[in-house]
Amino acid sequence: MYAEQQANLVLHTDKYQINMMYAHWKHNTHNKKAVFEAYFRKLPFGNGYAVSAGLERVVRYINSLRFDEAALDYLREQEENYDPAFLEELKSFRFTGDLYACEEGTLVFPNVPFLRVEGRIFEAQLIETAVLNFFNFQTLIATKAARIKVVAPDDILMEFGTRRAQEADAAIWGARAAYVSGFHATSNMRAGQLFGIPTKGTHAHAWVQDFDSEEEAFTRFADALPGQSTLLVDTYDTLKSGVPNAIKVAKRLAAQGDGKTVQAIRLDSGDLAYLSIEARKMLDAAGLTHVKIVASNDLDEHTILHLKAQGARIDSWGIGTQLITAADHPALGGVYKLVAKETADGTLAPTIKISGNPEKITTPGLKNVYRIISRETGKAVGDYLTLQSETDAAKGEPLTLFDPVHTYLNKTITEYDAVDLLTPIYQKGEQVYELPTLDAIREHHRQQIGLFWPETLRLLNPEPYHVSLSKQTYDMKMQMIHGMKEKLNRDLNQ
Ligand SMILES: Nc1ncnc2c1ncn2[C@@H]1O[C@H](COP(=O)(O)OP(=O)(O)OP(=O)(O)O)[C@@H](O)[C@H]1O
Ligand SMILES: O=P(O)(O)OC[C@H]1O[C@H](OP(=O)(O)OP(=O)(O)O)[C@H](O)[C@@H]1O
Ligand SMILES: O=C(O)c1cccnc1
Repeated sequence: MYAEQQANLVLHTDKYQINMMYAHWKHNTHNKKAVFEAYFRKLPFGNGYAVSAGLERVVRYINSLRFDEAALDYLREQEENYDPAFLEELKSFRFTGDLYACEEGTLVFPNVPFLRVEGRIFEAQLIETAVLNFFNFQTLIATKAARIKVVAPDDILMEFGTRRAQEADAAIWGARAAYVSGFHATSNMRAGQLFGIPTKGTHAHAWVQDFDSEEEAFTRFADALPGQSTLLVDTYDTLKSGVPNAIKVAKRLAAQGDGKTVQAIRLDSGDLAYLSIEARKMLDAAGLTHVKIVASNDLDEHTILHLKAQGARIDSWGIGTQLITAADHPALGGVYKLVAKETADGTLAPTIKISGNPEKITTPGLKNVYRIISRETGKAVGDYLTLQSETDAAKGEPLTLFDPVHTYLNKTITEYDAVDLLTPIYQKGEQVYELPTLDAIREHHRQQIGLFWPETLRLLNPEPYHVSLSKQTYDMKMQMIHGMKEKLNRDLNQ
């Protein structure tokens, strides 16, 4: 369903990628092999984890990568330096590399690669921008949604953000990301159609304003959608008019005895704790214990937590702006870094990027990423990055996990399972991964949450999760940093 509707995204990249592809082609280095890793350095919202999302879109994007005539015409027109033979080369462009990624819904942590690309530099370079665009946004929204789920684990969560979203793509992929993290429905019908997310909807104030009386508005709406109506009760006066009118209509329908009564009322302004408590009392006193209360109005995890602390009687939450725009942390800073490159003898050599900011120094080498699960507790102990030449984790040998900054903080673990976090998605350009259903992804996410201690999952000041480098990886990184510094000094003194 989605594939037919997708535009050609081959030019959804930064010009510098095409420039680098061109310069590689010009110097005949475009077939050199390169390894890139994608990861982020800082968690959003002060959260203790992020929820990986974006892989499905990456797969659809990679499968559709073709430089069609329109794209080639545009490149020809845009840059006079591009040789016609380069554009000719682009005609047969396909992704022919290997790609590994965390499955959607997996909990991911700073400095742990969530994706690795091994392939021709020509291809690996092109996809950087789109891959980061998809992962950064969807992971951000999935993480925000997960925070909301923490404060309302047993309530119905509805994503209402489309009208406030950063345009149409953000609305639908954001709705999908929220569903991955345990939301139950979206108001966006296209997201429902494309991804199979359940859809839900109430009505707007305009519906009520359109009638001479609120009661008539409620009656007409409830008649039109028997058993499915949620009545918005705050257009005039919530407790004096809206709730009493909703009660009249709901009682009338309930008396018909066919079970098709009013489903809920919605509160969209005022003190949501007070109003929900009072509305609940009124509904219960009228024998309408089955009529639920929905709330909306610029909600986020903080407001919901406070409302719950005040004893709010809200069963279902409609959440728009704060979720879909990730208002308090509007971007995830995922990066895509070269970690190994092909040398003259055809082998892969690690490469490093040094920075004045130690956090920005990359970790070189072709690596495996393991999640270490204690057999005793069934919980994740930490993530462990090893060079691919190392086999200790895969063989279950004793592992020493140490903090790469404070190396004296370490522990050795013996009884564990090492789960390889990066699943093969493409091998030599062939998709080898079958995209799971959205419900399977949601279930995978639910299981992932179960692997972590409450200290990691809590909203406020979570305990940092341990991410370790193997000793060999750490030693190689340090050697390369020192080697690079010595070389710089030598060059400066020449
Ligand atoms: N009891 C409460 N405790 C904490 N926050 C609340 C409570 N009730 C409502 N809120 C939140 O406070 C904010 C109120 O914003 P605002 O003043 O715009 O709402 P309003 O009174 O409904 O006005 P409007 O009619 O313009 O929406 C919203 O984010 C709402 O979710
Ligand atoms: O507050 P958010 O979390 O962003 O949720 C979406 C909001 O969008 C609607 O308001 P809007 O004023 O646009 O339309 P309405 O006339 O239906 O209230 C709805 O009533 C929510 O308040
Ligand atoms: O169904 C609703 O109540 C709804 C949907 C989108 C935005 N605001 C409200």
